[in-house]
Amino acid sequence: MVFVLGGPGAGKGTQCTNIVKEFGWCHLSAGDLLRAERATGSANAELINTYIREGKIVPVEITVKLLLAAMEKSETKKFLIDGFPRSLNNYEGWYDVVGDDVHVAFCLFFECPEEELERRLLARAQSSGRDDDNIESIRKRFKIFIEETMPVIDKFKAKDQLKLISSVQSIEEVWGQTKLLFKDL
Ligand SMILES: Nc1ncnc2c1ncn2[C@@H]1O[C@H](COP(=O)(O)OP(=O)(O)OP(=O)(O)O)[C@@H](O)[C@H]1O
Ligand SMILES: O=c1ccn([C@@H]2O[C@H](COP(=O)(O)O)[C@@H](O)[C@H]2O)c(=O)[nH]1
Ligand SMILES: [Mg+2]
Repeated sequence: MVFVLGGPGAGKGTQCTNIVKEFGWCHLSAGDLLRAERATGSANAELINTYIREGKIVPVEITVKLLLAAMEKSETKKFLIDGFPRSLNNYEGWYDVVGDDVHVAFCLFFECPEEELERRLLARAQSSGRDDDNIESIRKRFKIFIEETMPVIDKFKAKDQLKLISSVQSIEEVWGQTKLLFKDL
């Protein structure tokens, strides 16, 4: 399994789609799973809705449950977990439940400056239909990324499990570097 992290709009979903096409991995975006759960109108739907709009991190029990359910349904066990763990609390919540049962090859971090992320998200807003692709939510998401997610990236780095790719380059250039990490996995 590979965790895929990066600021909002860094290109996680875009590159995961390429990895699925070329290498047949199973792409699980925690954000997509939460949006799908919200759409079911389940008991957690309203809570998820509020957290996403505010750019806040949904309680880890909910996210881990959704991830594990999606993993069980997959035929391949090569998982790309996109947008998770988003905080040290998420990280601990994952290891409390999953432990070392699932091998983590590395955490892939797409690094990109905030001005470029903001440009991409505002452009994506025209077509994404995402209610957090607006300038107020985007700024909140950036803040949470710096405060909560960067410490997770630092943790993977300290464990020598971090692969960093600059995603300020074109999609093709980022893909050129990304695919090198997967060809022998
Ligand atoms: N390297 C790139 N250069 C320019 N635009 C890009 C690049 N990578 C992705 N994009 C565009 O930026 C937008 C955000 O990309 P994507 O949805 O893959 O990001 P993400 O990291 O999954 O974002 P989020 O965290 O909000 O889910 C999309 O419109 C995508 O087409
Ligand atoms: O592990 C997670 C992943 C996502 N969220 C919430 O969803 C939105 C959107 O996530 P994307 O990765 O941009 O699709 C995020 O801002 C969080 O509110 C989460 O809580 N936990
Ligand atoms: Mg995404």
